[in-house]
Amino acid sequence: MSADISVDHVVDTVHRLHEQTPLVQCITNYVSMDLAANVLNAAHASPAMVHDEREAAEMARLASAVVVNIGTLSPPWVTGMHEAASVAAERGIPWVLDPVAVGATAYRRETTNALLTHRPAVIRANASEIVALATAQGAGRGVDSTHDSTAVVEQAQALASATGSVVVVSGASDVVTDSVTTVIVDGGDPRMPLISALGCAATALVGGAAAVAPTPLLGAVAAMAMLANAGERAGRSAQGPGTLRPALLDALWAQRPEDLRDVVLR
Ligand SMILES: Nc1ncnc2c1ncn2[C@@H]1O[C@H](COP(=O)(O)OP(=O)(O)O)[C@@H](O)[C@H]1O
Ligand SMILES: Cc1ncsc1CCOP(=O)(O)O
Ligand SMILES: [Mg+2]
Repeated sequence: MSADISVDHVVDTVHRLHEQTPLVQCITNYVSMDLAANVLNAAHASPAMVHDEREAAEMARLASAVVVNIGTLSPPWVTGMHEAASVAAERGIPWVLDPVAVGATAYRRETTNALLTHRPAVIRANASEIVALATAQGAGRGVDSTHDSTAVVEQAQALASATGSVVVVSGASDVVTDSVTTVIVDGGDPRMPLISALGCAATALVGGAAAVAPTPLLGAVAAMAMLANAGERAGRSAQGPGTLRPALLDALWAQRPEDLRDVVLR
């Protein structure tokens, strides 16, 4: 475990999340809106799925964190993304980028590069998306990863160094790095990647935890630890991804800050 981030810090961050119930503005894709909102609610945060260019900036002035996800993007949405990210950067609140399937199309690559100019506090992606960002080449199978998170640690660190963002690579083990400190969060359930949009929901939860944590690095570790712990608990009763999904929401809602002491950080 990194000396900079301990389980005590994670427990404290979950306490803060429960106490502060931060308002998290999510500009996220059609697939993920429901699950991301419910994951935030279960984790005691307050979601608002507000993306239109006529109101995205105004909402970002009220929010404690902004989440931008390019999963089902189109030009009017991209305008709203820029407006919200720019207000977040101006106000000094964390904003989190999820570059869904960034290796798949030129439009996704161009949009992601343009959004990166607003300097996200955190980039949360799967391993193939990190490879695509680090190498500027296509990688992955659409929205799904074909790489292991622990095989791309150096690329994640290089991306964190180049962007100034904390980088989270999700997978069987989640890698969280600011390029100087790297923390690996183990746990979860192997059926979690079969729940569509759980990665997007993880990104939303990173936004919620980053809103209350002293640093984006700690917020990102805490969010991934919450999901790993809840996923593992939910997996004990689930019969497949269908029953894992509601069980995961229930486990997140029932999660006490002290439960995070079970999570393995290295
Ligand atoms: N093999 C696995 N075992 C346990 N947890 C996993 C596994 N793969 C992914 N997860 C968890 O599932 C969630 C979604 O991650 P992932 O599937 O990598 O994102 P995405 O949907 O963006 O590809 C994260 O909380 C991650 O830790
Ligand atoms: C299937 C799909 N297609 C466009 S966005 C999306 C959801 C992807 O969600 P996740 O990356 O969390 O699996
Ligand atoms: Mg994803």
